[in-house]
This record gives sequence, C-alpha cells and structure tokens, in this order.
Amino acid sequence: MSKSLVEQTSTKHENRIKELTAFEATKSGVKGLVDSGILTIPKIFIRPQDELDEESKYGPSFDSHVPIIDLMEIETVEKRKEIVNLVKRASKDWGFFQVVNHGIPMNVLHDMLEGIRMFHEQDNLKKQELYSKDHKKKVIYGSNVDLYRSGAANWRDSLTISMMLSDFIEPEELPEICRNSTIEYMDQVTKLGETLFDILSEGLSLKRDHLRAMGCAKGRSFVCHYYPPCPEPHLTLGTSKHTDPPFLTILLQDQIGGLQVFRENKWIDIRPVNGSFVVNIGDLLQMASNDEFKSAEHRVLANKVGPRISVACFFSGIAEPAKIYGPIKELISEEKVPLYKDFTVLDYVNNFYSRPMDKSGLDDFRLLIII
Ligand SMILES: O=C(O)CCC(=O)C(=O)O
Ligand SMILES: [Fe+2]
Repeated sequence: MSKSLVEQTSTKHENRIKELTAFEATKSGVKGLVDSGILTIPKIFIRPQDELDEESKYGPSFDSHVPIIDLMEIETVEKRKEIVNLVKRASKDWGFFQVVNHGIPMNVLHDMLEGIRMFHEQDNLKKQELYSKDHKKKVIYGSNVDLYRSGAANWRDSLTISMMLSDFIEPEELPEICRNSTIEYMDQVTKLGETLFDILSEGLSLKRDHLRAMGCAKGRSFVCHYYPPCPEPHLTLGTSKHTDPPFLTILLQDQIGGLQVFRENKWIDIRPVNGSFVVNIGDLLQMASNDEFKSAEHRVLANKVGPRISVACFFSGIAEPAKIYGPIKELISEEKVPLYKDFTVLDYVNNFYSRPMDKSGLDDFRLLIII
C-alpha cells in the first residue's frame, strides 16, 4: 500500500534529521566532505526546489555598484563632511558600502585571511577540540549555526570568536595557529569600527560620539568563514540570504567573490576590491535609527573555485549588564514616531538563535502603527 503524503513528509523529515546528525557527528564540517572526495553534494545542502526555480527570476546585474568610499584625510573638515554625506547616502539607500584608504595596513588584512585559512586547513583533531554549538563559549568552530533550523545547509565552516558578553579575550584563548594575526587584526578593526560609528552618528545628525556612547562599538564577535570549493554550486549557497543582527558589520573578503546584496529586486555582486572592507548596517542600527538606515539582505554564492575566506566583525553593543536600546530619542518627533519596541541585545540575539537565518528578526520587534 502506498504511503500517505503525511507519512512521506514525515519520513523525509526523519531522514533529513538523520543526515544532519551524521554530518554533525563528523565534526569535520564541509571541508571534511570535500576532503573525502565527494563529486556531488549531499541532499542536506540542496536548496528547496521552489527557491532554485525562483533563482532564474534574478538575472546577473552588473549595472549597479555598491558605493566605494575613500576615507583618506578623514580628519580634514571638508573631506569629513563629504565622507559623512557619502556614508549617510549609502546607509540609507544600500545598507552597504565599501571603504578604502581606511588606514589598516595591507599586511594585517593578508595575515588575517592567511591565519584563518591555516586554522581551517590544520590537522582535523586540533580543530575538533573547538567543535561546539555552545554560543556562550568565546571560541568555537563549527558548520552552519542554524543547521537544524534551516531549509538547506550552507557550504561553509566557521571559526567564531565572541566577545559579546565580556568585550575581552585572553590571547591564550585564541587558536595558536592564527593567534598573532588575529590579535593585531581585532585591534585595528575595533578602531576602524569606532571611526565608522562616529561618521554614522554625524550622518544621523547626532553628536559625533552618540553611537559610541550608547556602547554600539562594544560586544564584538569575529566570525571567520571558510567556503570550500563546491562540486555543484548551482544547487546550494555559501551563506543563505539574511540580514545581520548587530549594529554594524565590517567584513574582510578575499578576492574570490560571491557576496551579493539584494537591492531593487536584484542580487548585486559586491565585487572584491583589494585592500578594502565591506561595511553594512545591521538590524540593531536599523531599529536604533528608526529605519533611517537600512539593514539589507545579502548572501554568498557557492563556487567551484575555492576556498573563499572572509572575516565578519559584528559590533553588537552592550549585552551584559543588560542595556535597554530602542529608537534613538533625538530621531523621534511627531512626524517620526518610534517604529520599534525597546530591546536588549540578548533579546535580539536569542531571537536569532531560534529562527532560520533567512527569516529576519526585525518584524518581531516592529511596533504596529495604527493610522
Ligand atoms: O562571507 C561573506 O562574505 C559574508 C558573510 C556574512 O554575511 C555574515 O557572516 O554575516
Ligand atoms: Fe551577513
């Protein structure tokens, strides 16, 4: 007798869970699969058919470029005004921009990417010591934060260094293989983050130190991705579409490409510019700015070529002791009513860990406006 649709669906679901559990048990991530010599991708990575069908709607779009902003001479009054304006425009229209001449030496960027490559390519046993799903730990290695919640797994492994709860890490807590390059990088990117928060404050017509005084530049985490080459890149993604939860993200990507931002119903390539950073507004800043700045959807394509390496630095603000954030009072008026509820960082982060990555959390915090 043939099985009912309900039975078929539940068997499919059970099989998927079994395959996810088996993948997780290897503790070797996507890189482990590639190293084993697979020529097709396992089912758990294949995107749902409706998503794959929809893809043909979006042709390639090379007509549009994410703004590239030159930070050279940022301390001169005229140049600063110009930069503030460019950052403000990009944060409103795109939620994304790239920065060049940011003052961080090329060798610091190169060494960081190289350190992360070495981390992921080192002896498996060494890496597995850090394999964990416990997000309270400062340093964890794993694959797919939302493995059991998503429709399809992503072709990516990650090393996460989280200072969200303490804003501090002892050097010895970092993996030895990338320790020195990471310490130097974290230091320099933190300073760049502070500079960008000052610029963003001015872009919102607030006092220069407003966002920093709110603690926006605190609560950093560094998520260091490794995207192995993929035998069937058209069937999966490196990172599913999502918006970033924090106030701000500063992303370093290598020269492979694949990062895209969704704008005006098109996926637009954020092409690698050597020596640059990609900067994007996160959900917390969209809420704090009361929708002045936008947190844009983005994703990473899988690629036959690889590995691709990228490092995202998230600035999530003060998580503990719990601080109440919400739309900034100075940005609220009779015409501009608050669009979001107040929130704590952990309210938002816990929401992130309880949903698939491709469902934005913003709607859960939006106030219902009755006109
Ligand atoms: O790898 C990338 O280029 C982007 C990764 C990303 O979007 C993220 O970590 O939130
Ligand atoms: Fe992201």
